[in-house]
Amino acid sequence: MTHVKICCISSPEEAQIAIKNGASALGLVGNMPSGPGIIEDSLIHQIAKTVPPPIATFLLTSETEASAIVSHYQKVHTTTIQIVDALEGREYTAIRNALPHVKLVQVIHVIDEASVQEAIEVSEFVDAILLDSGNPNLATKELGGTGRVHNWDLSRKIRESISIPLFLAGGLNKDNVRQAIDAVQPFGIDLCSGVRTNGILDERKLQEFFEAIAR
Ligand SMILES: O=C(O)c1ccccc1N[C@@H]1O[C@H](COP(=O)(O)O)[C@@H](O)[C@H]1O
Repeated sequence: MTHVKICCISSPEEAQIAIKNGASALGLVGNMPSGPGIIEDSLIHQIAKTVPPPIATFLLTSETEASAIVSHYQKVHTTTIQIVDALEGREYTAIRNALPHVKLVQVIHVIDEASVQEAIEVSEFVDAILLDSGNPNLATKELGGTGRVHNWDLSRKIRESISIPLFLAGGLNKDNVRQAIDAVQPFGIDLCSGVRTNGILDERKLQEFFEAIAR
């Protein structure tokens, strides 16, 4: 079974719609340099409180220092932290020591072969890797929510090279998700724009997406 994380959740109502349709995790996007799914930390906290176990809530943070990530988490209290940029000094241990009960997911933006090595190295420190299609090297960083797919051959290579769960994100929708699962065979998939219309979670698109996975 492929787990599904629905990202860019922006209200308790969207959270309930995603859960009702089969999501096992929800993404809540904190402050970012760019992207369509950003909400206030107070709203992230409010939504996270409404989500029952075993559904996971992911705080997406663009902070790059361990202490800032811990501070961000303390405003929202999700089950999981998704770090969407590179962590300075790879100080995962500092986050673990401060927040031993919180799962850590590191995003790797799949750009070229160097992304494979980065994923292998970082996988020693976190609970899961999430592959996305951003570009942290731009003047205004893109750290996700791009609606673009990336090179799934590299994603497959990463999945085969690490021994922790891998989520695949980046431009997934009902028309390409089956091909993506077959190509990469991830633990889970993650999407934002593919199930939205004018920025609002679209239940029909969500249903079609889950039907496409079940095929
Ligand atoms: O959605 C955003 O605003 C966002 C901003 C910065 C980092 C991550 C963001 N969202 C994540 O991006 C993936 C892929 O989005 P898409 O399906 O390509 O639109 C999404 O699942 C979120 O985890």
